[in-house]
Amino acid sequence: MRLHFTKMEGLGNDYVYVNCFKEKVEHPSELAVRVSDRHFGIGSDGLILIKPSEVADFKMDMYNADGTQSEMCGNGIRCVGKYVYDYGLTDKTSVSIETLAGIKYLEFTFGDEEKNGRKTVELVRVNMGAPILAPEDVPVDLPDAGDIVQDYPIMVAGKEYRITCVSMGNPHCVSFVDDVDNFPLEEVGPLFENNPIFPRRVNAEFVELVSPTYAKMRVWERGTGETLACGTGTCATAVACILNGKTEDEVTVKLLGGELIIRWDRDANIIYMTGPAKVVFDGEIEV
Ligand SMILES: N[C@@H](CCC[C@H](N)C(=O)O)C(=O)O
Repeated sequence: MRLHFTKMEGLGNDYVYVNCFKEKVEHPSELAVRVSDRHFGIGSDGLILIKPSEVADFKMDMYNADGTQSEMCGNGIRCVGKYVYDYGLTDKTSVSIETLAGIKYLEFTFGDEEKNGRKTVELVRVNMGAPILAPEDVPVDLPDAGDIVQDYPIMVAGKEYRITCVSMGNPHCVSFVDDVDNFPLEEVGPLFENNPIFPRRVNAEFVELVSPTYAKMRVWERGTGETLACGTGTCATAVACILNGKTEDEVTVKLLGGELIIRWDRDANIIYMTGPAKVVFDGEIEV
């Protein structure tokens, strides 16, 4: 049986997207492992299924490259927004998408490119909801940390890191470092991801502050490894920067794959993420 897919990327964080209004995927975890392989598969950071929803306009199911399911994907949800508009699943210029981390709300900005006689989506702003800080909800197991794990010292591979833990529906651990470009992420990332203080493992972000409105970040993603960008991780980074008094409430974060703008509306307690979404190519594989 042939399965149609679209490979898309948000700042180089690339996933294989399947339109489940037309296609049937029976074993998504196995398919995620297969398509993600960069030598024997399509090559991606994971698999995202676009589905009908009973409570929102659309539903997104997300799987990492190792086949594990995540609650949420920030770069992925922008691509889902672009897909549902550009491929004609909706005429709406703002949509709601159900995820395992709740319903998210997207607004589209259009570029100059056209598909089927109308402009295509270039940028997507996502209302990501409120950051979750209670340690038991991140989850992070540090009984003496208090109400929030903020600037908390832990030892990893003989070095002290001061961590701030935030869930954006999925778990993140943010540490500030002096030189992110030369940070040994391949070595340290897995030690954070699998640290026993994180009962559901963790996505680990390492952040170098540049100014009160600008930071650089590299990420080690749970279930995938280093990626060129992580949307939820960038939101968590902004929250950690703001909570620790390092930046203003709107911050631009430079990732390996490009920049995202994150704003924390403190009055409404809502995080807004704005960034691009792109199609790489359409294809089909035998399943
Ligand atoms: N790249 C994503 C996050 C994907 C899921 C993550 N690896 C997890 O397991 O939580 C993003 O853009 O947010």
